[in-house]
Amino acid sequence: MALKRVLIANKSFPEIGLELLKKKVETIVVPHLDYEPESLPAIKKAIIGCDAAIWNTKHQLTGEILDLAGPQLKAISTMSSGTDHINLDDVFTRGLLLGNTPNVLDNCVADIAVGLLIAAARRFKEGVDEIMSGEWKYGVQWSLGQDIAGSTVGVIGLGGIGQAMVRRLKGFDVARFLYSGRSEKPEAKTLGAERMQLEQLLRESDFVLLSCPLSEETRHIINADTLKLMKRNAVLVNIGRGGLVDQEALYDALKQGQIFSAGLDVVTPEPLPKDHPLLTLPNCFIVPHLGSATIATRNAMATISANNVTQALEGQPMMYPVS
Ligand SMILES: O=CC(=O)O
Repeated sequence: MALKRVLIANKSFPEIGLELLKKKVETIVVPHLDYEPESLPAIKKAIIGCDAAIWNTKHQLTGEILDLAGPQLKAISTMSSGTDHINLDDVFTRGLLLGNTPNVLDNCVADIAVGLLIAAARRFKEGVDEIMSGEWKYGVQWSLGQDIAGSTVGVIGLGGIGQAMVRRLKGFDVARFLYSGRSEKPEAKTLGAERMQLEQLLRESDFVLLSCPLSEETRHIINADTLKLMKRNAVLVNIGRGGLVDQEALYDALKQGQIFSAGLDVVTPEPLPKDHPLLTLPNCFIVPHLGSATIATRNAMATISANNVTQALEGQPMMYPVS
């Protein structure tokens, strides 16, 4: 019987995942990176006739692309925890199986969150800019930041990443952890995190950490109105998705000192154009979506996405199904 055929939608797929796949299926690797203009047309061509696809790309997976594949298409796995780049309705109405790669990235994304929190609270961006421009002026009132010890930290979305952030920040002597989200989290008790409505969390938090998925419900959860609720000393950290924040409103709030600073791993669009207004702000520290970018984590994500699709093609439940 002919081998099943699996598309890998971006050439930067870790070898460990490719080797796993090659033991069981025929692999078709799209020979492009997302930002190359040939990338999307090449994906659309290569998916024709495939039985499964690893969607390790930021291109939106649409019904049109799924239909190009043909009726034999059975399964998709993202190589990400987030699924906002997948038209979920289009996948499920076609009866396709979908998997993702959660959990394995919780620790390394939480590390980045702590890094951003410190960088934004302690004015790293401004400091580096001052060194580079030869304006390093020491004084006891110069470049003062915000303390983490004794603070209140509010986590919007206490999933795996949110919990890993709280575990890390416990070592910084935070006074209170708050969280908001759709459901009560059983883990919150052990972590000592108190659930409350978003508005109340924003009023009380010195640090607001965004770690929820992007959906129609959470798009622009941080906007002009919710920013007004935040404290003037508040630091906003976003490791979720750029779309959680109304960036124009954030720009205004940071410019006017309505909140203290922001640390962002995710923005809209990605890559952010180098003349974007947020990049002009001394109190906005941005890194280029580095959350899950460690060798071990990306290898684990590749392994899981490969297992997701091979298991689905063998009629087994996926390792991490999305429903
Ligand atoms: O942003 C990264 C992910 O969703 O895995």
